[in-house]
Parts: sequence; structure tokens; C-alpha cells
Amino acid sequence: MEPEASERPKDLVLEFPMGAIADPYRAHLHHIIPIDFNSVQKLPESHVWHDKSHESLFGVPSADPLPVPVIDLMDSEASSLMIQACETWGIFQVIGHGLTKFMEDVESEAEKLFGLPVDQKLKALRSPGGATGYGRPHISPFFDRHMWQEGFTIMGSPIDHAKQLWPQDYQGFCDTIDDYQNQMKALAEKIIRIFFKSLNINFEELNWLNDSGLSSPGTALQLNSYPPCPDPTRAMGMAAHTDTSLVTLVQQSKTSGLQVFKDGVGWVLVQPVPGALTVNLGDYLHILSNGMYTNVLHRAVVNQQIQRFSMAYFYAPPRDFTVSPVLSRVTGQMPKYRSLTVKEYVDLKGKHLEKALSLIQI
Ligand SMILES: C=C1C[C@]23C[C@@]1(O)CC[C@H]2[C@@]12CCC[C@@](C)(C(=O)O1)[C@H]2[C@@H]3C(=O)O
Ligand SMILES: O=C(O)CCC(=O)C(=O)O
Ligand SMILES: [Fe+2]
Repeated sequence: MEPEASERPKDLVLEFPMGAIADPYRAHLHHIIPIDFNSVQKLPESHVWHDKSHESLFGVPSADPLPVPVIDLMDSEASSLMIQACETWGIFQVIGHGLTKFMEDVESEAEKLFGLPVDQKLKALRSPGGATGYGRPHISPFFDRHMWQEGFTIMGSPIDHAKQLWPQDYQGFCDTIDDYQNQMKALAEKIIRIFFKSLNINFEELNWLNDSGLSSPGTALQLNSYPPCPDPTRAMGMAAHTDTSLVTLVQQSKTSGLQVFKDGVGWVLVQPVPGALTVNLGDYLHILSNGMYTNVLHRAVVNQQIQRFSMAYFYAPPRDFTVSPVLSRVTGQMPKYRSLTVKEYVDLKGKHLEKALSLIQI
């Protein structure tokens, strides 16, 4: 199963024998940049995805008569439309947020970042156990093939890594990223308050949602680049997953690639609407709502012509927050999940990925 040496592109570092089951405890190897994508003419065996669920993607696209909802935040019905969207889809796009300028700025910084030569990028890798820097998606050890993707994760300020990349000229990047994260945080909190209200959660009491400084939410910004791929029908941009968040705000560049799985329909493309932000519901809102709100299963596919970017802002409660199916208390339903802290859930997900939820099912 090892690719031929001739197929092995420059800078490809094989982390484990191809075909072996990936070991989630090998997290320390995440940071290695696998490939200089520009030098690859033929999809290496190490990047060929064979699994059945992937094949279904490349057949006839699912013809769902209803596209992913697009909601205007200025609409007086916006809150109830969001709630409806999350009972059925677990995802919607928002317009009317007034953040277009920040979105344009961050996209041009992402283009600059991923356009650097590989030897430059190597100066800003995510260190073993570190949070910020270039590296593979955290979920990659669960898969025995590499994704056709490059990522740069940011937790807090990217200043140390930016200084490595642009010693004289790092401030512009840092300012853009800081402004973007501040704006995304405010929007995420606005959306979360709508959902918490619907779940009868008294958010006034949650100091992390009210910036009272006692504890802070867990946030991260993930910049993704999907270079043009020589064989897109056999490659995977970002493997199917649900987000470990309350909500994730995703900015897609013009080129489509994000797909969501809808029960009874299959994989559906989230057609980028110019200026829109996609809102994904993550695992924590699914648990809090006792399963009423869908934690949307999604993935990214690649194409042969155009490099695609996405910027995903994750918002989660603090690590000591207890996530419990509060809705069951309100409605008198049986709780479907046991209560656990964010820290416990993150640990479970790190070991079991999508099986984490079934492990806490009652
Ligand atoms: C806050 C987080 C969510 C994330 C893991 C992380 O700690 C930082 C990176 C995030 C990301 C981005 C790409 C997809 C994803 C599944 C991954 O591998 O890393 C998500 C993680 C997640 O939602 O579990
Ligand atoms: O590229 C995309 O559209 C999706 C990215 C994503 O799901 C993520 O970063 O969690
Ligand atoms: Fe995601």
C-alpha cells in the first residue's frame, strides 16, 4: 500500500504505514506539513480515499428540493427561522450581519498565508501539543489517508507564529485576525443567546457569555486551504465530522466544497452565497437540546481548477462547564445523554471521534 517513490511528492512525510488503522494517540505528529501541493501532478496513493461513504458523494448529487436556509439577520423572524433550520438541518447561512469588510480582509490574509513557500511555512508549524500554527486537522489520525488540505489553527493571538513568517511585517496579519475573531465572537454569542433562550437557559447567569471575566469560552479560528487537486473524485478535502462546539461560523470562498449530510437525502452542497456566513451547530448544542438541534455532519470536497479557502470560527463553553440535556428538564422528556464537562467531552472525542456521543447516550 506504500506509494511508489515516484508518486511520493516533495515533502511528503508518511506518519504511519498506509492502510494501518490510525492511532489517535499519535497526536504529536499532527504538525507535519505533508505535501508541497503545487509540485504534485498525480494524486499520491497516500491521498486516495476508498471508503464507501465517500464514493456516494461522487455519484449523482442529492437533489434536495430545499437548499440550506439563508437567513437575513435583519429579518424580524430571524430567530425562529434559525431554530427551525436547526431542528431540520443543523446548519444555515446568515446574511445582513454587516461583517463583509472583515471577511474580505481575513480571506486576503489567508491567501497570503497559504501562498508562502513550504520552507517558510515550516517556520510556523503547530508544535506538538500546541494550539496555533500550520498542521493537519486534529481529526486526521483517525483516517488512514491524508486529506487534500492545509490548515492553520489559531487560538488566541497568532503573533508568535506571524513573527516567524513575516519578521518585519506581522502586525497587519495579527490585527486582521484579532478584529475578525472579535467580530465572530460577538456574532456567535448573539446566535447562542437565541438558542439558549429557546432552551430556557438563563444566559444572564453565564459569566463566560457575558464577558464578566471569571471564565472564558473556548474559541479557535481555523484557516483552511484546499489546493486544486489532480483527481478530485478520489480525494477528500476535510473528512466528515461534526464540530466540537456550540456553533461554528464558516466563511467559504467563492468556490463551493462544503457539504452537509441530511438524513433521508444524503450529502448536500452548501452553495456559497456571496457575503454569507455559514452557521454549523456543534455537539454541545445537540446535547443541551437533548438531540432536538442537529449537530450537522459535514465535510469538504475539492476540485481540479480552483484553490478554495474556508475560515471556521469555533465557539465552545469553558472547559469546566457541565453540558447536560437541559431541554429534557423543561419538556419532561427522558434525557438522551448523561451530563459531562466540556473537558470530559473533548477527551472522549479525542479518543473516539464520532462515537463520543453514543458513548454518553443513556
Ligand atoms: C476548537 C477546536 C475544534 C477543532 C479542534 C479544536 O480544538 C481546534 C481545531 C478544530 C478543528 C478544525 C478543523 C476540523 C476539526 C474537526 C479538526 O480536526 O480541527 C475541528 C475540531 C473539532 O471541531 O473537533
Ligand atoms: O472547508 C469547509 O467548508 C469546512 C471546514 C470545516 O468543517 C472545519 O474547519 O471544521
Ligand atoms: Fe467543521
